[in-house]
Amino acid sequence: MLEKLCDSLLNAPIVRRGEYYYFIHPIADGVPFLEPDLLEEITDHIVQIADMDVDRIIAIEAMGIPLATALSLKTGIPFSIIRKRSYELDGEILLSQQTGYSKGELYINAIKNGDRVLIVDDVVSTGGTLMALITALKSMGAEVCDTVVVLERGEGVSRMRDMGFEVKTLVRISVDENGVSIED
Ligand SMILES: O=P(O)(O)OC[C@H]1O[C@H](OP(=O)(O)OP(=O)(O)O)[C@H](O)[C@@H]1O
Ligand SMILES: Nc1nc2[nH]cnc2c(=O)[nH]1
Repeated sequence: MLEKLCDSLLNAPIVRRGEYYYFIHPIADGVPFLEPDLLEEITDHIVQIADMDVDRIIAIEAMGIPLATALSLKTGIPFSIIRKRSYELDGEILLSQQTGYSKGELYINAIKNGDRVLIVDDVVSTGGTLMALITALKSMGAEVCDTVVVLERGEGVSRMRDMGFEVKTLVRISVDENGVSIED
């Protein structure tokens, strides 16, 4: 199961971002290139495990976008992108994003009270991005039916679960200067 994804992880290059060992992988960076077979394997799996009875798929810029696009084509469910820049539309919600290596701002548009949403993203590490997003969506009245992330590294997901946030992940990895390892 998820053979293409697991195989592809073993060759992922590592670069330092400050103290953080950042892996580079097609699904998390679009670099060097994303094979359709790999995207298909991953999104077929997401359709199997996620609650797809939703009004909207929510993707975080940038690398939630290919996942949401493929899921949308498979299911006919529209998607919204949480953008890293403002559109200054009425009702736009700003949230702060903090990862293990960066800080920034995210902007939510066009989610209304009662919308049933599925969040998809490529990687969860500290969980900072997802916790901020889920909290903001709930405060806007959205029902976060499910959250699915392809790759889990670090302690973020267990921290999230301790704090009452639910998240499904496809593969758990660890990363050091030598590369990516797949956890059981
Ligand atoms: O669990 P966290 O520590 O919050 O990290 C996870 C976030 O980091 C990456 O986003 P990044 O801002 O690097 O965006 P990208 O998709 O543009 O690479 C990833 O896509 C997640 O959104
Ligand atoms: N590509 C990539 N995205 C990330 N998002 C959070 N951590 C990482 C990482 O190590 N690599």
